[in-house]
Amino acid sequence: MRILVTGGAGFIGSHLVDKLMENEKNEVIVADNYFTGSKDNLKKWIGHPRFELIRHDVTEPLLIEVDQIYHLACPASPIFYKYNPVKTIKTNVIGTLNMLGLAKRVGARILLTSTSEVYGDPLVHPQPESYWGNVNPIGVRSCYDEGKRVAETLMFDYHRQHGIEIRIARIFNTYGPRMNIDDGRVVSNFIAQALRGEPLTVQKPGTQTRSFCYVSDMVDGLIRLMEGENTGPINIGNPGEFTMIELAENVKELINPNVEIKMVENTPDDPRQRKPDITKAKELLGWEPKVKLRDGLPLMEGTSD
Ligand SMILES: NC(=O)c1ccc[n+]([C@@H]2O[C@H](COP(=O)([O-])OP(=O)(O)OC[C@H]3O[C@@H](n4cnc5c(N)ncnc54)[C@H](O)[C@@H]3O)[C@@H](O)[C@H]2O)c1
Ligand SMILES: O=c1ccn([C@@H]2O[C@H](COP(=O)(O)OP(=O)(O)O[C@H]3OC[C@@H](O)[C@H](O)[C@H]3O)[C@@H](O)[C@H]2O)c(=O)[nH]1
Repeated sequence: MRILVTGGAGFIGSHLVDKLMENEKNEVIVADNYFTGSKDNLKKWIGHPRFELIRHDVTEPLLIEVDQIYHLACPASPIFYKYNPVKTIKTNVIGTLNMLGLAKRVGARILLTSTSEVYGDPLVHPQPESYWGNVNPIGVRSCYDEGKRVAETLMFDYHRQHGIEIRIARIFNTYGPRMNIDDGRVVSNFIAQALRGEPLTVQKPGTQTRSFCYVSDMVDGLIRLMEGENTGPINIGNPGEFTMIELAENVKELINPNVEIKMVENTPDDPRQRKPDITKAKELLGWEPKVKLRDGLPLMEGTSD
């Protein structure tokens, strides 16, 4: 099996590559432009006969022969996806179009890593896949959440019109080693702050919730989805729900009991609640997360592997 992983030099992508490389029948090709990813995340595979790394931007077409495509390429941290919003939406729309074109040409199965952000600031809680979402089409997050919504549309149009085999994962907040320490996402921020002895910056009001999935559980879910028979979209995430104040208190207790918790200003359109309904993942993929937040957080500390 020859497998392309776009965005494979990033956080989730590099853990996915590690898992795929464990199977000696797999050849893995990573295409990444290193915007938020790094070769360092893949250093143990560079030079391996079943592994190839290509510097490539998915907004340009890619002509290679593969059997499966895991399409992850896209900045995921709000700081990075808002940095160049036009590029983010091009990556989501033109990038997905290019990867679907590749899938069509070579007859490959393609999996898109969509996001819980397609539900916007959800009015239904927890979120089942049947919920259409509450999304601002003109806000500062739209390049990402509307971009992913168009990417999902493209996936289904190629499926219906050209018979492409598609899989869509709606990923909820994921954390683990190799998150870029300056990535800006809440778990890596709090861990970095706790290790440096700086105050943990809880953005107001602090009662907003998220559900955090450890990366090994995520990778397991993505592979099950790719190998199974269902197109999705399927939510993959950990239903344990925490307010940002609770998350800060957990990090404080587990990593550095001496740090302060400080309330700071928030950014526009921050979703107020988020928790996956994972009934479909359980029934259709036989998947559910194994790692609890309090067990996963200490695994982040000071590690790069
Ligand atoms: N981590 C999460 O909590 C989360 C949640 C929902 C969805 N996702 C999705 O999962 C995927 C991976 O997220 P991550 O957390 O590993 O993020 P990440 O930023 O660590 O990884 C993204 C990778 O894509 C690469 N990339 C970005 N733009 C590209 C382009 N135009 N061409 C080629 N490569 C490009 C980056 O260099 C990086 O290696 C993304 O599609 C993201 O939207 C992640
Ligand atoms: O230092 C911080 C950073 C963030 N936060 C809060 O923590 C919550 C989570 O923020 P993050 O930036 O980690 O991530 P978000 O949940 O907003 O977006 C994420 O959603 C799922 C994926 O698609 C992406 O990885 C990302 O867009 C927000 O409510 C934010 O206000 C803090 O309280 N302090």
